[in-house]
Amino acid sequence: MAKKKLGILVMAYGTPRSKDEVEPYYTHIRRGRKPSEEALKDLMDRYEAIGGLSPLAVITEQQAQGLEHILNETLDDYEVKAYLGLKHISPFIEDAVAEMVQDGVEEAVSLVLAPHFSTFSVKSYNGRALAEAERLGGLTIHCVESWYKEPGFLDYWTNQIKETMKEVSNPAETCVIFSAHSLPEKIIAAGDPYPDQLKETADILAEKAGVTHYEIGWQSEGNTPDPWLGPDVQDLTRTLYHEKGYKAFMYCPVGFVADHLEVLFDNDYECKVVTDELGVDYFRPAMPNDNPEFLASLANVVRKKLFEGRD
Ligand SMILES: CC1=C(CCC(=O)O)c2cc3nc(cc4[nH]c(cc5[nH]c(cc1n2)c(C)c5CCC(=O)O)c(CCC(=O)O)c4C)C(CCC(=O)O)=C3C
Ligand SMILES: [Fe+2]
Repeated sequence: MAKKKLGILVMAYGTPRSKDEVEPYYTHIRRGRKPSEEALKDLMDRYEAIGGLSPLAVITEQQAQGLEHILNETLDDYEVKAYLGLKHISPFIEDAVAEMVQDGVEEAVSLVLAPHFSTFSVKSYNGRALAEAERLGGLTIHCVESWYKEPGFLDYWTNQIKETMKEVSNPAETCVIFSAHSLPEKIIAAGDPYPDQLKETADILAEKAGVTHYEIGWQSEGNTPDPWLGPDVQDLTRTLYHEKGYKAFMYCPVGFVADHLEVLFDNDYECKVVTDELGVDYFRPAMPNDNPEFLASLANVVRKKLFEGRD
């Protein structure tokens, strides 16, 4: 019997692939409003500081390909194909859905490459995918909403933290800061589970990795007038240093899954400026990227979603 086609809609934020793409990308993030020359230059400078452009485009591609490969090896009844759908640059989420329909895919699982659910991120990604699928017809998408509790994902970070702790001279005076992308504070009033999911992730990882001192922080907040979730990781570092006298900080940006601007600049540059100023050590475990165990855990998430509610 012919194998049934299964589409994996792998969704991610997206990043410019050339300098020329920075402006349209930023304009899309700003919902069609062009950034000021100053704001554009600021973003260009940040990309410059991490080596010109972000490695994210390549990593996202590797994650999608790796996931497709693992699923093809483990799902005997399906011919699996990954379709990359990006939030702010082509191929957009809608392009990926259209391609699936064109390829005759009738069933798909969607997965956002971010572990925690928020209305700003996962809900909007899945909403766009479902709306396009409905518009075109003939395609059912099973949407994964969050996957931060997937054991392989937690094991990935547990191992990284344990390994990185070996480089720390005094673990008893080290604080681990777990973080995710900040979001406007108003999401809390709307009942968004995002902050609780980050806290739960931190509690589980601290317990599994045997970490005594840990805190939760928010990073990379946007430049808008409304208040954003805090404390910001930089401010938090200063406060903790003054109150507790830690000698080292280990940053675990567990809300992200790849090396990109938010990690390479906001952690490795901006947080490092603070730890240098305070005269304490900076550590940041490696991001999941295309780590095989991490990708295998994403494949588990997809399989569970696919077989949910079936025998
Ligand atoms: C929740 C969330 C995630 C994690 C979940 C997910 O992955 O979806 C995420 C990831 C990312 N965000 C990224 C890049 C940017 N995000 C911006 C701005 C914003 N992000 C927001 C939210 C998120 N962002 C929000 C509410 C804004 C304000 C815009 C507005 O509503 O007005 C801006 C504008 C300038 C600036 O603020 O820096 C840039 C350049 C990159 C790619 C980095 C690279 O290229 O390597 C990645 C992975
Ligand atoms: Fe962002």
